[in-house]
Amino acid sequence: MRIGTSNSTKILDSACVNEYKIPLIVMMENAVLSAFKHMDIENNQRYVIVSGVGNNGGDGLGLARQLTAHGKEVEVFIVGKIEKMSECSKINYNILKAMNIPTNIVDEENLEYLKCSVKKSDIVVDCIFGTGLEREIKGIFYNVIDIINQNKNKTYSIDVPSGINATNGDVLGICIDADKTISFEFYKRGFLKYDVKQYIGEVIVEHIGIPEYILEKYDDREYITNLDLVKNNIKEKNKFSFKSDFGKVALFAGSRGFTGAAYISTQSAVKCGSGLTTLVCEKYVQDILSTKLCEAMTLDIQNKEKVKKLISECDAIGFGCGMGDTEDTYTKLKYVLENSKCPVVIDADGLNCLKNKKDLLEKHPNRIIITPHLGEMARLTGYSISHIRDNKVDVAKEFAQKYKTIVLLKGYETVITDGNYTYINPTGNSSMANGGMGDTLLGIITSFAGQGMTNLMSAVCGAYIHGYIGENLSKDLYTVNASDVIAQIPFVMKEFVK
Ligand SMILES: NC(=O)C1=CN([C@@H]2O[C@H](COP(=O)(O)OP(=O)(O)OC[C@H]3O[C@@H](n4cnc5c(N)ncnc54)[C@H](O)[C@@H]3O)[C@@H](O)[C@H]2O)[C@@H](O)CC1
Ligand SMILES: Nc1ncnc2c1ncn2[C@@H]1O[C@H](COP(=O)(O)OP(=O)(O)O)[C@@H](O)[C@H]1O
Ligand SMILES: [K+]
Repeated sequence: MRIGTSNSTKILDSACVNEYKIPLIVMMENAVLSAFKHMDIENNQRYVIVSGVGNNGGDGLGLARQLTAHGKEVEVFIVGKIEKMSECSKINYNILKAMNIPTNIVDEENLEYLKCSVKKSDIVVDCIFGTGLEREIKGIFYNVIDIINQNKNKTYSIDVPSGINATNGDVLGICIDADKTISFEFYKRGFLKYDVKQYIGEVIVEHIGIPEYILEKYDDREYITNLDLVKNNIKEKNKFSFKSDFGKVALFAGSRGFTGAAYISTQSAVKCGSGLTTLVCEKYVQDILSTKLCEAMTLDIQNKEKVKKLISECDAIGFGCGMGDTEDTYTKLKYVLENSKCPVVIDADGLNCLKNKKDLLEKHPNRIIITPHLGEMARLTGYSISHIRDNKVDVAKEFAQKYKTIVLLKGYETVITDGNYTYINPTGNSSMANGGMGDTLLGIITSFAGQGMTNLMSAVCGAYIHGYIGENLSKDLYTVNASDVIAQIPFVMKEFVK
């Protein structure tokens, strides 16, 4: 699914009209018919349409006609100056007039009447503002939205709940509290903001007849990951496959008190299908884990010669889980980067130790994947956690472009970007918010990179599968732990492999 802003909608609009000669009224009618499918006409009879005077309002007027044609009781309210009505809205307005479908122009005098109609209705359809909202909502517009919110049974918003800035998710004074939002072509970027989730309800993104190649040409290269993309990237095991076809990976992880992180990241890579997996750690961690890890090998990190040989031959390396935020961790990371050529996935203390030394990332462009959570990203960038949370796509893209790395910014709707293409992960939930989950993710991504997926796709597919497993398990488990996820990896890989 594509993600877009107000501006991308405008650019697409104008390309369709000017370059491809699709009249706007045609797209509007497609939008009307697409939205109509989601009006739940089987279970509802009374509809109130509240339209503004822009094209979002025009969608509403078209819907009023379609609902009337299907035998529904429809009341139409228009808020705004008729003389300012957009061209296409005017066309739909004139059709309503010619068909004797009454419309009410909202003013201070009939607000009480609007309130009664909203109360009596089964569904209010909100078409006041869409992607064209551009300033604080005041006056009569404010009152209308307030009346709808206070008195509705259900509200369905067309394209955007009126009041939300589609680009950044800011609420401009007041906002419709939608039960469902039927959006067109793009999942609006503003919907990604956590504070906006309470207003958008269920979001449906519908097509309005714009061919795929045009969308591809004008999209912002921002997407919500879909399952087909993941399936297309999972490598088939054919009958001639050998373990070397599935990658040799090394995990640098663990320290005293954090042996679990080493175990989890290593075991995740094993279960994800890596051909050969080695945990590289301090001797005391090795002594604890070598009996617990059956399939993976272990190597004493102080055995310089063997470590050097291993990392020079590796297909991917995972670094940082439970290693401690110390100078020593930084020295080890530097050594690993300077003595290997493969992709390196860095998490946790591997990131913390880079706080004032990000030049190390700059020295190794196009081979690093970093997987910070909000706190780690705050330490790395110097931005506050709340700034990162509210601007997560921009912050991740900026960092990825500057340091030429893949950034996977963890949390609800994890962001994955190489600075050019951006994916939002739709899987996972808060049952996964517990220690060790990030270590599992690192193991999965390292394994995928070692199996030959591109760095970007390793992170995209890793996040998807990790969250998919967690979400499925959470149907039966109150808390999903890392070991629960690890056990499920091979089953889900089997389900997804093409
Ligand atoms: N290609 C597309 O994406 C299509 C989009 N359509 C619809 O068109 C919408 C965009 O239409 P528009 O660009 O006309 O914009 P809107 O309909 O969202 O609103 C613009 C109008 O509201 C006014 N306005 C903005 N902020 C205001 C405020 N705070 N207080 C009072 N008035 C305010 C503007 O001056 C303008 O008159 C989309 O959201 C969608 O619903 C469809 O009709 C057809 C195709
Ligand atoms: N509310 C949530 N919704 C979706 N995924 C979540 C949520 N909370 C945590 N996760 C996922 O769980 C993992 C936690 O990783 P991290 O914060 O690094 O934990 P740890 O360091 O304890 O292993 C991340 O992949 C994150 O995206
Ligand atoms: K709307």
